[in-house]
Amino acid sequence: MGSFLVCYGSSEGQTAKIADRIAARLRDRDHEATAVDAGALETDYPLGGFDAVVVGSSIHVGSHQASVRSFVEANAEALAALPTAFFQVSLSSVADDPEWRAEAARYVEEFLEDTGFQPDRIARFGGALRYSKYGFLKRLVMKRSAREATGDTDTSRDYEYTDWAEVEGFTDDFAAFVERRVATGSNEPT
Ligand SMILES: Cc1cc2nc3c(=O)[nH]c(=O)nc-3n(C[C@H](O)[C@H](O)[C@H](O)COP(=O)(O)O)c2cc1C
Repeated sequence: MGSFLVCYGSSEGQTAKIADRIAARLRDRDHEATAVDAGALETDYPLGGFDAVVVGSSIHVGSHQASVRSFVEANAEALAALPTAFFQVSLSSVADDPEWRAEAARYVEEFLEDTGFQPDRIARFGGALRYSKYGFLKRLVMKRSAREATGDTDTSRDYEYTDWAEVEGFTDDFAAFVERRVATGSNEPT
């Protein structure tokens, strides 16, 4: 079956956890899949051996992970020639408020516009609040954001909002897309 690279950037580990789940789900479908931290990759990491690439990044202070941006920009040509998927992880995707949700959509749009990356599949996942991992100031800032976004302000515990069924659905959809392309030898998006 196919060989997938799942390349991610993560500060407190939620995007890494999602990337691991995606890679495991792909392996369940008999593909080869490895989740790799974009920050640990050489910029000229060869993508030639892969049949497809999944790129994932969390949002911090309105920006995607710099390592993911560098990876996408440095490998623009190779990524354009392969089936690709992109997932974003943020708090803005969790909130009920349509304005927060619109912000999550805008982060994706701006990233794709800035980098020229044109993934075949896109997902916006809810992230986590890891109060236990934040220092004093970050905890204060995130408590304030959380008050507006989710109302989860109890800093004595962590909150995870990722919908794992959604992550698996996204993975299955992209895997099926790649499998169809490999089967038909087609380069056309469907
Ligand atoms: C310092 C900080 C800033 C954040 N800024 C934003 C933001 O601007 N917009 C947003 O939607 N989520 C924001 N978040 C929420 C993160 O995207 C969320 O916690 C996510 O799960 C982090 O994923 P990671 O652990 O893979 O880095 C922020 C989180 C932290 C800790």
